[in-house]
Amino acid sequence: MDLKDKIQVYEDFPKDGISFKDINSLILNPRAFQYVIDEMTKVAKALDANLVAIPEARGYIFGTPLAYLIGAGLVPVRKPGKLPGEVSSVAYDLEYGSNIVEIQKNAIKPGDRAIVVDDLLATGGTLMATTRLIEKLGGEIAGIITLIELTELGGRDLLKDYFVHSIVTYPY
Ligand SMILES: O=P(O)(O)OC[C@H]1O[C@H](OP(=O)(O)OP(=O)(O)O)[C@H](O)[C@@H]1O
Ligand SMILES: Nc1ncnc2[nH]cnc12
Repeated sequence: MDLKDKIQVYEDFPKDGISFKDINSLILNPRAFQYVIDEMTKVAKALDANLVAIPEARGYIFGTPLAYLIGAGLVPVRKPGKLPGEVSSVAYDLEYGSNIVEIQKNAIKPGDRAIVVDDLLATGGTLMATTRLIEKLGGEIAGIITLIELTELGGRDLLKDYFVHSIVTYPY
């Protein structure tokens, strides 16, 4: 299936110079959405994970059906101030800004194996911050799965210690 055909690209959004890959046009198409989840599931099944970690907000879209299909628990990774109880936080930079991600401390136990699922790997800042949160709490990273990878932005190099699988690539 030609997925690029389904991903609408907006130039100069949300800032000048950013070529924004919009997954909303893809998930509107039921066959394309099913195809992506099926492809992610094939890869995820080999990773022997008991958890799927999902960065807010677009990671939720792909990580939730994937967790259901492989029989894993879900760990939301949220923007600051959204999670109750004790949380662990990491600040990070992403392609068009900077942010903080948080995870509930009781979400991860030593020995847990998590797959991190997101829509897009650009600089890798978001995914790296997520892996740090999980590892800080004693979890292991089973792998990282994204729909889109922007290959010239260096995310794969930053995440070189991990298995990283993406389905569609663009240079930037
Ligand atoms: O590899 P990076 O440079 O870190 O960029 C990738 C991240 O940027 C986007 O999230 P964003 O923070 O815009 O949040 P959203 O999902 O809430 O739109 C995207 O969904 C990835 O999580
Ligand atoms: N170029 C891009 N398109 C869509 N989401 C992004 N997140 C970070 N960079 C992005």
